Amino acid sequence: MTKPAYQRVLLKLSGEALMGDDPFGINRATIERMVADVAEVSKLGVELAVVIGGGNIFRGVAPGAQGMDRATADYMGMLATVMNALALADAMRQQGITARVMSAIGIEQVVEPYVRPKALQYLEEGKVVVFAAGTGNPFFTTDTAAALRGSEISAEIVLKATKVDGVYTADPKKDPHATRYEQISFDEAIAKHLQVMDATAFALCRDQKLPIKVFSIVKPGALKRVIMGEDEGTLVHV
Ligand SMILES: Nc1ncnc2c1ncn2[C@@H]1O[C@H](COP(=O)(O)OP(=O)(O)OP(=O)(O)O)[C@@H](O)[C@H]1O
Ligand SMILES: O=c1ccn([C@@H]2O[C@H](COP(=O)(O)O)[C@@H](O)[C@H]2O)c(=O)[nH]1
Repeated sequence: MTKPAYQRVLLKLSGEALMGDDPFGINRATIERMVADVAEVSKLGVELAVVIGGGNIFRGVAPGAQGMDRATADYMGMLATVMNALALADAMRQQGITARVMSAIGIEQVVEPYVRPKALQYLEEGKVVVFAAGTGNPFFTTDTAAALRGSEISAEIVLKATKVDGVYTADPKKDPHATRYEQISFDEAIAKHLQVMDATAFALCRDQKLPIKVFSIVKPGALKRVIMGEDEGTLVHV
């Protein structure tokens, strides 16, 4: 049988994708399907760490946060990712995967704090680690948290699982003429201000020589194809 292309990966799961077709929140069928995809690759023996977004519940830069102190709104956004992480870990438990949630902000009665050696131990034990609360700092995003945690755990790649199937010349949801890159360098993605990930995340991955694969979590089987090194999504490289 063909072996997975990676031994350890950081999977950034879109918070927004958790909504499915609902206007906000967590759609049950959607989270179960996403977790089934995660379970499939976890069972291949790939060490999986997950950073979950929060856009389905709250964004510090959203209209709902208008007029609020930005740092306060961002802490609300981080707490939203904790809720998603809890839901995700519970859905994993229901599908037979052992997961551990680790939070970047102190909330010990709910989840354990992020401690790097402990996270590495869990990964080596074959547990899925779900990193909650982003970087723990306002003015950042969970994409940057994915770049940060991916670097800390020596992941071979950051897999950005989102609602579009790669990096486009422009936002494909707004520009019907946008075309998809098969691969693109970090420098080009930053220079062209491609908004699929924020520039801080791109820059950190570039400096750490940590490639990113952007692909659709909505497309059935896409995560497994990425893990097996098949042609899927867009590779962002040094
Ligand atoms: N050049 C581009 N190529 C691809 N997608 C783009 C581009 N520019 C903007 N986008 C948009 O970026 C979105 C993905 O990034 P975003 O951070 O908004 O969502 P996410 O990471 O999926 O969700 P969350 O932040 O809730 O985890 C895509 O759904 C797409 O509409
Ligand atoms: O390190 C971080 C990560 C996130 N936030 C806030 O949370 C929301 C939701 O995260 P998304 O990456 O947009 O899904 C984000 O808009 C920020 O408000 C943060 O402050 N720091």
